[in-house]
Amino acid sequence: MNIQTLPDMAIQNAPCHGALDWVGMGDIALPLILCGQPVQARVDIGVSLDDANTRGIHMSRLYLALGEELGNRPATLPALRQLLQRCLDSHEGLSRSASLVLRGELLLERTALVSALSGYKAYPFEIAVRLDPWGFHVELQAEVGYSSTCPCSAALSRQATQNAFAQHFAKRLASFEEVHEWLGSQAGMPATPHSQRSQAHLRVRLTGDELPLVELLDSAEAALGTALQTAVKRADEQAFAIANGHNLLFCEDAARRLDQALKALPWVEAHRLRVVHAESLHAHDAVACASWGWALGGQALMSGAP
Ligand SMILES: Nc1nc2c(ncn2[C@@H]2O[C@H](COP(=O)(O)OP(=O)(O)OP(=O)(O)O)[C@@H](O)[C@H]2O)c(=O)[nH]1
Repeated sequence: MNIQTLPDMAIQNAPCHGALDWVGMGDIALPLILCGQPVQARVDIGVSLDDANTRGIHMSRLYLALGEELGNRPATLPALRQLLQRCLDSHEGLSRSASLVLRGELLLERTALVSALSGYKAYPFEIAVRLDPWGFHVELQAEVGYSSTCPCSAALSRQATQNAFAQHFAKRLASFEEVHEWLGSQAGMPATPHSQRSQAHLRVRLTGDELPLVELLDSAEAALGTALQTAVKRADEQAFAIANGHNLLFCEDAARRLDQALKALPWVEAHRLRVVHAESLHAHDAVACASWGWALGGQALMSGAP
């Protein structure tokens, strides 16, 4: 059997008619370059099937275009747009919109707070793009890990220290040396506030031709103040403890800070965010969400195959 005699089910009349929002492939493995580094990405790519009578799209055309346009190449916005245009061109008369979601992890080198050490942190990200009759739409999603120390727990711990101090010194006049020594003992810190490893999930709708993922991550970490560390010596750990002591955070505080930080970025058209504090006090999480301009910009881009 040669290519001429192979049956092509895709071009047949559909046994059951109707337009479809999205048809494509999910979770395609693809090596590519992002922000100058190699990334092992997973990609969902598809088109709308607006011709209600045609049975199927041509998946191989999308798959091959993806590999040819992005495989081991820089995933820039012009490259993503060109790929989606190619998907539409290869489905002329069938599809009016094409979209792609690209997921991976970006590794960034982060230096220690005090020592000259550094290490790598993995930042999960997602890039979602869509080309339709209304234009080219881009959303960028990223996750940032940080430490949050409970303000309530800190206040209660301070009160516990006061009570222990009052009990130990029982209203007598103690010398500086005596108090200094007591503060350095375990009795001088009878309670410790609870801290938690926390996550910020950021989704921004972009304007412009750039994919400023590193800038987004840096802005979020700067706003949060106590980003997770990589290489740590004792001097770094003490600096981190002090930074946490000066950066007490309810989940509401973290969400508000990020909301302000994202609004200040000139290339962010809209955002929505969710912070999750994995409480060590509770077996459940403390969660806060914020958004800005999101509803006005229409539907969120499709996050993966429906
Ligand atoms: N449309 C569609 N194709 C599917 C599906 N599952 C698997 N495929 C396969 O995807 C393969 C590639 O499809 P096409 O792009 O139409 O392949 P082709 O007809 O050789 O390529 P063209 O000549 O460019 O149309 C086919 O062998 C289909 O069977 C599905 O659910 N829908």
